[in-house]
Amino acid sequence: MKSSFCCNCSGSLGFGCLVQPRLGSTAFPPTKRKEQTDPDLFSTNRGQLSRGRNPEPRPAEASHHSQALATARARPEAGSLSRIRRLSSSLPATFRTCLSGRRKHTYGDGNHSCSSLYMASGQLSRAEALACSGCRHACHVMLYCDTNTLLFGSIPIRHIVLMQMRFDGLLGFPGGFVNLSEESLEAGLGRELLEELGVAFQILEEDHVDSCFAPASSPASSTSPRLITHFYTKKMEEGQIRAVETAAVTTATDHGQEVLGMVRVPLHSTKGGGGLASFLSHSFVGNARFQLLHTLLRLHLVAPEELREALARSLKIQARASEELRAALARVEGKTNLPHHSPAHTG
Ligand SMILES: O=c1[nH]cnc2c1ncn2[C@H]1C[C@H](O)[C@@H](COP(=O)(O)OP(=O)(O)O)O1
Repeated sequence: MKSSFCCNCSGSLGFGCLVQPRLGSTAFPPTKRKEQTDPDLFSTNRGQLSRGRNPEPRPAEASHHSQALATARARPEAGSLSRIRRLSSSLPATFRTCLSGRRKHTYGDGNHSCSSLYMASGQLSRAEALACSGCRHACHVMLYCDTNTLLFGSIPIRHIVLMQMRFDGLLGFPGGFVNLSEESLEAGLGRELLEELGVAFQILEEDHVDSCFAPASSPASSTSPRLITHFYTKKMEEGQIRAVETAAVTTATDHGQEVLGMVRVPLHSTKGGGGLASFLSHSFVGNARFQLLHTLLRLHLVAPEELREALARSLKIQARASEELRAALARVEGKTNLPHHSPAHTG
C-alpha cells in the first residue's frame, strides 16, 4: 500500500522472476486474457455517454458536446485523447470541472453529479481517465482461477476469487494509488501487488476492465481531487493462486499492517443461505462490491439468478445485523443487560 519497494520474498516458485534476484520475489508473467463479455445485470455502458436504464434529463446545451465526446470515446484509436481534450475544453464550465477532476459538479438544480450527468454510473473510458490530470488514480485487480475442489466433499467451489481484509476492516481488492507522473497504471499496480502480495506481477493493459469515478467517501472529501479507480482481472492457475496466498502471509511487506489477510470469496450457497450471500453483506471499500458483482457476472463465475438470490438473502442478513447492532448499542449506551464484567482471573 505504501510506495516503498522492499520485498523480502523467498525463492521463485517456478513462474519466472520479474524483479532483481536480490529481492528474491515470486513472480508471475502476464497471461493472455480471453474473457467473455455479455450484457448483464450491472451494465456499465463502458466508453459511452448513455446514462443507463434511468436516464436523467440532460441540459440541452451539453448534448452537442456530449454526442461529439461519445463519438470520440467510441473510437479510442487515432488521436482520440487530444480530441476528447479539445472537445472537453469547449464544454460549459461545469462540465469541464468534471473532467479536470475537481469535485464541483452541480448543474442546474444541483442534483446531478459528474458521474450521473453524462456518464453511466461514473464510468469513463481509459483514455478519458488518463486525460484527467487533476484526478488521483488507484488500480486494483481481481485474481481468480478455476478449481475442481469440493467443499465438505460435495459442494463445488468452482472458482477461487481473491480479495483482502484491509487495515480499515473493509474488504477490497489488492492494489492501490498510482502516481501517473512516475509510472504507468499497470506498473503502479504491479508495484502495489509486490508490496501487498509479495509477488511480482506483470499486469497488462489488456487486463484492464474499466475505469470509474469513485464515490465520495464523505461530505468532507467533496473538495479534494476526484479519485478514479481502474479495475483489472487476471486469470491464473490454481497453483499460482495458492502461491499468492502463501506469499501474502510469508513475504509480503504489507502483511499484518495495511493488509490483514487474503480472503477467498465464497461463490457457493449453503443450505442455510450462507456463502456468497453472507459475504456480500459485509462492508466493502469504495466501489469494490460493485466491481466484484459486475465481474462475477461478466466472467460467468456466478449465474445471474444465483446472484439475484444471494443479493436478496444478503439484504435480509444485513437487516438482521442492523437489528443486532442497534440492540448492542442500546445495551452499551444504557449499560444494562451487559454481561457482568469481572476482574481478570488470576488462577
Ligand atoms: O478494491 C477496491 N476497489 C475500488 N476502490 C478501492 C479498492 N480498494 C481501495 N479502493 C479505493 C479507496 C482508497 O482510498 C483508494 C486507494 O486504495 P488503497 O488500496 O487504499 O491504496 P494504497 O494501498 O494506500 O496506496 O482506492
